Amino acid sequence: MFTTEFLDLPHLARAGGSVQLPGSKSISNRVLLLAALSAGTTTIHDLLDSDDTRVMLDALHALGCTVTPRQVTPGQPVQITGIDGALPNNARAQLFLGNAGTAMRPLTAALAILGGSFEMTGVPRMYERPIGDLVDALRQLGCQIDYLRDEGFPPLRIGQPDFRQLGSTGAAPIQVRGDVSSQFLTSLLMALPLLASTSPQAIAIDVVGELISKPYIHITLELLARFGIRVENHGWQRFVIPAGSRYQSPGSIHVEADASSASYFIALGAIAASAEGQNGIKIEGVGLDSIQGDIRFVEAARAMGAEITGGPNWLHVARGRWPLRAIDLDCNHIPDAAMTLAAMALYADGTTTLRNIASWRVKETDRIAAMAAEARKLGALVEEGAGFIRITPPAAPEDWRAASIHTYDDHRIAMCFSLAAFNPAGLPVRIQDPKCVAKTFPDYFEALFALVQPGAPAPVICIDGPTASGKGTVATLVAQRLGFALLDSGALYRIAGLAASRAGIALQADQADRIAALIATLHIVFAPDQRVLLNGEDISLAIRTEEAGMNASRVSAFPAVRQALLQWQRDFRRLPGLVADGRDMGTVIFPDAPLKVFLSASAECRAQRRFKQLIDKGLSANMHDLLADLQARDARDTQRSASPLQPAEDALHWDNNAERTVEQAVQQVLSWWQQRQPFAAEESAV
Ligand SMILES: Nc1ncnc2c1ncn2[C@@H]1O[C@H](COP(=O)(O)OP(=O)(O)O)[C@@H](O)[C@H]1O
Ligand SMILES: Nc1ccn([C@@H]2O[C@H](COP(=O)(O)OP(=O)(O)O)[C@@H](O)[C@H]2O)c(=O)n1
Repeated sequence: MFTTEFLDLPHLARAGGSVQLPGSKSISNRVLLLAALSAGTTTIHDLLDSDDTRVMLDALHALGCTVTPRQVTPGQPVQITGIDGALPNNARAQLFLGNAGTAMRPLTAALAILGGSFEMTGVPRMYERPIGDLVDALRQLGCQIDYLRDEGFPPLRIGQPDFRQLGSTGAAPIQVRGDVSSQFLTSLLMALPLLASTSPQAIAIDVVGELISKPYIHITLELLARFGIRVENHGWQRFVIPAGSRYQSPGSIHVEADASSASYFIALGAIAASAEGQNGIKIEGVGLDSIQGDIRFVEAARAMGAEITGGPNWLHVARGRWPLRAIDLDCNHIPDAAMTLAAMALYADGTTTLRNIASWRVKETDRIAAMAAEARKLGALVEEGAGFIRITPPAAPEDWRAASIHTYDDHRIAMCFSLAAFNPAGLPVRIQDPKCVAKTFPDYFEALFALVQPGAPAPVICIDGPTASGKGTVATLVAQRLGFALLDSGALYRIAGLAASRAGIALQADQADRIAALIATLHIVFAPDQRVLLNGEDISLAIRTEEAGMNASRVSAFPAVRQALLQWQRDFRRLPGLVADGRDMGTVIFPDAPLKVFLSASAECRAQRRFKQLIDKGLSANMHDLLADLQARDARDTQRSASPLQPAEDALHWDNNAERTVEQAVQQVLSWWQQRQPFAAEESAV
C-alpha cells in the first residue's frame, strides 16, 4: 500500500493482463457479523483485509467472540466462533468503528437487541453520517439507545432493551425508512432473527418510502439464507422473519471478490488500448453469477462501449467502441460502481448523466460534490443536482489539465480518478492521500501498476556523487516520500566484488570477462525489508564493509563489468517512478531522467560521516585509513575511462557539506521534483 502524502501517476497509455480482486467489503462484514451471532464455528475464506473489516474483527473480539487469527493474512482463512444468539449478562464494551458504516449500523442493531452496555464511537466523519432512522426503528421495539452528541448521529450509547411491550402476540410491523440508506434495513434484517428466535410470532419489517439500493438487500438475504435464516420478501416492501429463526454457522463460506472494485478494472479495460501481446483485462474472483448488485455495472460499461465476456467467477474486458458512448442512466441499482461511470464519462463522445444517486451525498463524503469538484479540475464540464451529476469531457486534448486530486478520505474517489491518467493530453495525475484506498482495496495502485504501461518510460530521479556524499541516505528518503522504487547501484558493484573475490577471481583487468560472466549467473534479491540476498544468502552486512567498498571500486573500473550490470540497473525502472543512486545514473544509465542531482562534500566531511556510519553499524573503522581509502576511491571513480564519476551536464548540484542536514537535502530534491511537475504551482498555492 502507498502511504505517501500523494502519489503521482505518470501518463498511462496501455493496459493488459490479469488481476485477482480482494474480497467484497459488503459481503465480508456481513459474513463476519453473521458468523459472530451464530451457533458454531465458521471458517471464512478470502475475507477482505481492510479498515472496515479490521474494526469489525476488533469489535467482535471485544464482544467475546473467538477470532483466529486476529488479523487477515492473505491466503489464510479466518475462523469465528459465534455467541449463539446471546451475550453474557452485563456485557459491556466501547467499540471504535472508524468510518465503517458497514460495522456501525449492523452492530448497533444487533447489540441493541442483545442488550448490555455499549458505546459506539468512530472518526469525526462517522458522526456526520445519519443513523436516526435505524435508531427510531429499534426504539419501536423497546431498544435502549441514546445519542452521545448530535441527535440522529453517532456516537451512541446502547443499554438493556425492554421487550415487554411486544407481549405474547408479537409486535406490529416495524417501520423503517428505505430511502436514506439500505444499510438500515440490512441492519434490522440481520439483528431481528435474534429476537425471532424466542418470539412466538414472526417479525415483520415494513419499508417506508422507496427502497433504494435493493441489490444490497439482495446480498443480505442471500447471506442470511446461508446462515439458516429464511426471510420472506413481499415485493421489497415487507420482510418477514419467521418465529423460531436461529443463526446456524454454515461451517465454511467463501467471500466473493468485490464487484464494485471490479468496476475500476472493467473501466480500465474499456479505456486503455491493449498492451502489446495482450488482449484486454481478465478479472478473477467475481463473475456474471455474482450475488452483488454492482455486477450490473457490466451492463452500464457495455452500454458505454466496453467489450465484456465472463463466466461464474471471472470477467474479460477489452476496449470496444472508442471514444466511449455518452449515456444517460438511472444508477439506483449500482450506487457505488456508478462513480466509476463518472470516470469513464471523461472519455465519452458527449455528455453523460447519472441519475438517482442522492445516496452519494451521505457516503464517506458528499460524493456528488467531490466528483464534480475533482472532474472540473481536470477540465471537464460538470453540472450537479440533489440527485444527479452530468459530465462533459474536455472538448479537445489541450483542454485537459494536470490535476492534484483531493480524495476526501474516500477510497472510491482515489480509484476513480486514477483512471484520469489515460487522458489524451499525456498529463500525469496526482492522487492525494493514496492510502485512503485501504478501506476496500489496500493494494489497488500496485494492482493497477501491474497491468498498465506508461505513455513514456517511468520517471527517474538520479542522485549521483562521490562516496559518502549522502546519496544512499537521501535517495532512500526521497523514494519513500514519493512512493518510488529505489536503485542502490553501488550495491550491485559491491555484490559483484564480493562474488568475484569469493569465487577466487583476482580483481584485475585481465579477469574482467570472467567477472562479467559470473555476474550473469548471480541471483540477487533486494527484499522490501532492505535485506540484500545473493543466491539466497543474506549479504546485507558483508557488502557494507570498507573492504567490500574497495573491491566494488576496483571491479567497477572494468568496462565489461559495467556492461554486465547495465540492463540490470535499467530494469529497476518501474511505475510510479524510480530513485537511482550511484556514480553514472544521470550520465550513462538513465540519460533521459527528468531530474538529475549531484551531491558533493569535502573528503574530510565524507570521511567523518562514513566513520560514524560504520561505528553505528558496529563495524570497526579508523579515521586515518578511511580518509586515505576514500581519496583513493575518489581518484579511481573520477579517473577511470569507463563512466567516470562526473556530474551530468543537466545535473543540479547540492553542496552536502557538514552544516547541511539530511532533511535539507531531501527537501531540496523534493522541491526540485515538484518544480518539474505540472501541478506544482497549484499545490504550493494551497
Ligand atoms: N546532509 C546529509 N546528507 C546525507 N547524509 C548525511 C548528511 N549528514 C549526515 N549524513 C550521514 O552520512 C552518511 C551518508 O552515507 P551514505 O548515504 O551511505 O552515502 P553514499 O551513499 O553517498 O555513500 C549517513 O550515515 C547519513 O546519515
Ligand atoms: N553507479 C555506480 C555505483 C557505484 N560504483 C562503484 O561502486 C563502489 C561502491 O558504490 P557505493 O555507492 O555503494 O559506495 P559508497 O558511495 O557508499 O562508497 C563505488 O566506490 C564506485 O566505485 C560505480 O562505479 N557506479
